[in-house]
Amino acid sequence: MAQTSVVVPEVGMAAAAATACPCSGSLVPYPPPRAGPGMTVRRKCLRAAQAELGAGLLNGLVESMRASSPTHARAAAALAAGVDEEHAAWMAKHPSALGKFEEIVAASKGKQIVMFLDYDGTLSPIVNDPDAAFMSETMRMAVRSVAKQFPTAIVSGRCRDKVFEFVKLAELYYAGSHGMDIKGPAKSSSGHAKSKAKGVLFQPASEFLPMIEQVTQRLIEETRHVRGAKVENNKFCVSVHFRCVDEKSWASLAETVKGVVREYPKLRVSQGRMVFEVRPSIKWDKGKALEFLLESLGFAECSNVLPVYIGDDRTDEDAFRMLRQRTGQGVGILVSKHPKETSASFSLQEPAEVMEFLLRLVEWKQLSKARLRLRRRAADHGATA
Ligand SMILES: O=P(O)(O)OC[C@H]1O[C@H](O[C@H]2O[C@H](CO)[C@@H](O)[C@H](O)[C@H]2O)[C@H](O)[C@@H](O)[C@@H]1O
Repeated sequence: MAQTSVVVPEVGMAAAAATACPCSGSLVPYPPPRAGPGMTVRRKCLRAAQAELGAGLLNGLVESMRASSPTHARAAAALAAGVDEEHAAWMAKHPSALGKFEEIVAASKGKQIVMFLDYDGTLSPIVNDPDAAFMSETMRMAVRSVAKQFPTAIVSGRCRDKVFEFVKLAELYYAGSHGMDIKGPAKSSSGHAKSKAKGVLFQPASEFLPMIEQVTQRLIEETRHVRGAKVENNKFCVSVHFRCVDEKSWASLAETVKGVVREYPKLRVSQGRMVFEVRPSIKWDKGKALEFLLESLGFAECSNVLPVYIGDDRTDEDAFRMLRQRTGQGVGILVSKHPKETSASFSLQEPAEVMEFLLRLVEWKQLSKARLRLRRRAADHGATA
């Protein structure tokens, strides 16, 4: 799956701008001027790029935006159109992690499970207002219980502080801004967290902070007129939401976002669920964050660890791919009701199933520990009898 590739047709936009604009070539250097005549030039630049973007390209772009987060209505229409065969074939390739639970835990024999959890769409349901994506208290309890048994990290596109405000569990690792802001737990619950990586803080994109501030302001200015568009500053990256934007305005919104980002050659755009993600073009993503956290926990290149990553979004594919590279040493679980191209091995339908999976893991671990204690006691008894 071309998950990390830029979904918005990049070449067409760049080519259009390069031929038509006075600021073509190197585009607008960083830092770009924030007001004055430069702004008019950029707007002209944007309009010229828009004018040259072909209709075919626009259709492809809107299709990709539509596919980024299928609605219930679309899913129902797909079912009615008889694509359940496709769904069955997809499920055969990516079976339910609940159905394959025994297989998954069997793979962890002799290994330390490390849990990686995405936030939006995985622990919390997808809602229209990003500021209202609360997780339920029962989900919080499930995550807390998991963290008592296994080192656990939240890996999110959100700013780390914001995702912490939603999750509110100090015993977890947090990797915000798509893994570009990693922090170890403030308090430890599992023995592992106590000894390893507690004080870790890693921010590979810190030099981009002023640029992200600027691009956020530019995006707010340029999208102000688009009803329903929302710009969210996620510290080391920015999200431009179009979930509440009329579909008719999607193409022009995409062009606007691309136009602004073109002024910052060190940034790139990718697409998540009804959202454009603007972020530094550094070689760092959720997959690298996963690797970094494993290393911090003392599991670099280890065969005695089983990372389990659960996520629903395109950016989670970087982590799924990373797990695939660690042959036989990871479990990628995609949260989706609909067939999607993915590098994950298993699937869960929705956050409710994620919670069930987490609780089963906790139960299984507690049982295994109890069995081990019994066996040890029996062995001790045998030795003294
Ligand atoms: O990596 P994640 O934790 O999944 O974060 C990815 C983005 O999630 C949020 O947006 C998504 O959820 C919103 C609330 O349900 C929804 O309104 C939006 O359409 C989704 O794209 C978050 O707001 C973004 O900043 C994250 O980058």
